Amino acid sequence: MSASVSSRILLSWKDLSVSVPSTQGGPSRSLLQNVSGYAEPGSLLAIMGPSGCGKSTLLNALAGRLGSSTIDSGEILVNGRRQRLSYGNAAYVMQDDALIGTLTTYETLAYSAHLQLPDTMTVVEKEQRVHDAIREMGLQECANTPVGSWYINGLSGGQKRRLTIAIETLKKRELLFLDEPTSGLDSAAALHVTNRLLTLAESGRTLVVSIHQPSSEIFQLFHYLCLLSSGQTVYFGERHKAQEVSQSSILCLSLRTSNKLLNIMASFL
Ligand SMILES: Nc1ncnc2c1ncn2[C@@H]1O[C@H](COP(=O)(O)OP(=O)(O)OP(=O)(O)O)[C@@H](O)[C@H]1O
Repeated sequence: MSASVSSRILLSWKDLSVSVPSTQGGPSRSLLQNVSGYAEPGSLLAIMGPSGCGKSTLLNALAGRLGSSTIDSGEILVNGRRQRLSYGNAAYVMQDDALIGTLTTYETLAYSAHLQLPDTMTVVEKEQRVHDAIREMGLQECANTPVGSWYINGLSGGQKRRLTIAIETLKKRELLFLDEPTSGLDSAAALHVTNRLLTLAESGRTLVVSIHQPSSEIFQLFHYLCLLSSGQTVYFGERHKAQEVSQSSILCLSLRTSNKLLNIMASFL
């Protein structure tokens, strides 16, 4: 593994619960219940489960991005210390690509580097970050292609998604959260994006992604899985060990998991 990332991050969380208070005096609504887990440096953790199970809520809770309308409890530890993350000390990649159609890949990154990186960095150092981001996300071939819009031919959906992720790597954050990084992409583009995420993880970063229904090829790339159902953890651990979950365990889990989740599990195990 390369040592390009300075201080590696072990993120752990214990008994994390999130709820929304009732607006009419009734009981509060629970979104996450006593969820625990960890994300190691050099690894790619996928938060999976059916729609509405709490994937984005968990991702946002870990990233310190929960809205003020929610109440949360539990511990989040960064390298063993209790700490709340907020935008600034971790990178967060949203589902939507907010790019300027007339700028090329290179110009987009150079412009972002100029805006994001501190004035204490030299132009040469900033330029190096842009080249690192292009290389890490495999964007060399489209470095001079415009992003594109309805009237300009430009990047493919997968290239746009990799560019969006590349922008968030410019600051070389050790911890990256990605909300549904493959949504809206065809299977080849989704696999390409996930392979690049694996490369980022293997450089020493800690990556946490929420993902709805990955293909089995993408599933095989995850190091760790956090499977949620109705706001509860039904599996947390190494991906390859999920394959050791016995049929009887699956039957036990079925008491509290939706059929949809079981179907998802069954398609990978
Ligand atoms: N601030 C909030 N107030 C009220 N309900 C919320 C809030 N945030 C999330 N929810 C509800 O909590 C549940 C879990 O939402 P969440 O977005 O975490 O699910 P998800 O697994 O990411 O779903 P999807 O795959 O469809 O994006 C949903 O029923 C959602 O409507």
